[in-house]
Amino acid sequence: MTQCCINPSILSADFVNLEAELQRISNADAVHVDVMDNHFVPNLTIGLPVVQRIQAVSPVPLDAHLMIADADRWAPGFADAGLASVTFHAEASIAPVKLARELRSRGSKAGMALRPATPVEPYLDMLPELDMLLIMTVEPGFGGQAFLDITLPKIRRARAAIDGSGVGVAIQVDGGITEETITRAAEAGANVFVAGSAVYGADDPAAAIDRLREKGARTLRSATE
Ligand SMILES: O=C(CO)[C@@H](O)[C@H](O)COP(=O)(O)O
Ligand SMILES: [Fe+2]
Repeated sequence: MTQCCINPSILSADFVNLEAELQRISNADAVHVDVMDNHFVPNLTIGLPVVQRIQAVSPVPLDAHLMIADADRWAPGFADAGLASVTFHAEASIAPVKLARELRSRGSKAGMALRPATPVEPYLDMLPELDMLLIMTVEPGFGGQAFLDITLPKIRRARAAIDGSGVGVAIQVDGGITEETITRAAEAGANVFVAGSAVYGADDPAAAIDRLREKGARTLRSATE
């Protein structure tokens, strides 16, 4: 059965107390780190020096989501920092195959993200170059937005292509994932779930992670029965 992973986004954490905030999610599969440059998206977060400090103190591996222009130039530096996984946006890369290969050669898993209106079909032949496909379920840039159901058919088509070709690519969804929407996303074929406000907005983030994992895993189990 496909593994169900819950990756909380620190975009909804208290940025003044990041080390303590990371300890609150030590039962997560990875921590999702949103890097925004105020060019590719209309928001600005953190850059490589802060990501490196997060990497040094995090109890779980890092899953970087780079919402930055000119990914071909900047993404390899995040892999060099020893991050477990680096995801760039297809819309921000001129040479996504070359970039995915560079990330892998530097020791990171290679992820590629698609905005809600970007079709998956032009990228199906490059799935073997990827460890993870991130299908954005909101427009990137901000936490706390509502899940876009229009992305479900794309998740289904990506899952069918991945299962049909036998490549071991994870499907991550990011944006508006809650205890309610996780079931729809998992039914469509996603197996890695990013949750910012649903985890850090809860009184007990670790318990919220357990509940999300339980719901996601149950749906993935029934999909393969
Ligand atoms: O990449 C992004 C937003 O661009 C996300 O990772 C959000 O941070 C997820 O937050 P919620 O929608 O779960 O609150
Ligand atoms: Fe993200």
